[in-house]
Amino acid sequence: MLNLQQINKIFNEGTPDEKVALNDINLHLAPGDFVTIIGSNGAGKSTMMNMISGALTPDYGVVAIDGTDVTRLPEYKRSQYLGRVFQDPMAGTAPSMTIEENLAIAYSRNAKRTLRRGVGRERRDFFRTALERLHLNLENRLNAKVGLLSGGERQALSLLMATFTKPAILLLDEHTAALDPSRAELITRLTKELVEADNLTTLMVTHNMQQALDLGNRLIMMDKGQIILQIDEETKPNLTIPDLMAEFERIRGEKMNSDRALLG
Ligand SMILES: Nc1ncnc2c1ncn2[C@@H]1O[C@H](COP(=O)(O)OP(=O)(O)OP(=O)(O)O)[C@@H](O)[C@H]1O
Repeated sequence: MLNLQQINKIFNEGTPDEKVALNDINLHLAPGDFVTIIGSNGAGKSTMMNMISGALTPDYGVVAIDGTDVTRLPEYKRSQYLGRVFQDPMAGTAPSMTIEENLAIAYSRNAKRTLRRGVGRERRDFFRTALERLHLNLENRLNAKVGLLSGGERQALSLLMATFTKPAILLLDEHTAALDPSRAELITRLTKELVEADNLTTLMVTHNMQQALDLGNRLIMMDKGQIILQIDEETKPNLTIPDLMAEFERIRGEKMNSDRALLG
């Protein structure tokens, strides 16, 4: 479903600010895989997500989605394959537009042809049914401006907009990190429900190790532009935070030093 082959990215090459952000990244996701990604600050997590979304192009390597080479496909064309939720709850939705208008934009951007034909009442019913899955009563507030929603409600809506058209790949970029604990828990629960309901192929970056262990069937750890550890679905259910810390120490010969990575 997703293939990253020998992805390399160097920023400011040949200057004193040269930074190897990704160093030979190879990753394969089968349909329905849900991979959580952890790693210290500057490990290359966001750069890797941006390579998949098309916001960045690799210096070398191939990005393939669903068997199609999309390495040179611009971001706006690649969006048909992708749903993405960012850390900032304000980033995924338009505040001056209503819930229905926001859903309509996401729907027309990503929905398959058969869905797109639905208009008027039929489409509104589809939106209502989708919103009911959030259990936030938003299905009765279709005409409310999104700017009036709380951060948690807004992030739930962003999550729904990123998933309800069943994208080939769902990218979650620390999407609970800016929320208070109870709202983060709500979004974590919804993520689990929505991803499982449609068996979505998902990549989730998180600094919360417990969340990385609780969600998904696989886990990867990144450091200094490399994937240094891949945990498969047989091993992941029994894994603990001390195991992950010990693995890092074994591989790198030093203690993990990111305080944020210990949260949770
Ligand atoms: N546009 C850019 N120009 C120059 N350097 C960059 C750019 N984007 C990222 N980098 C550098 O590349 C490295 C990887 O950054 P990236 O943002 O991918 O890390 P990350 O794992 O997402 O970190 P964090 O957890 O702190 O968000 C860092 O050293 C960063 O400073």
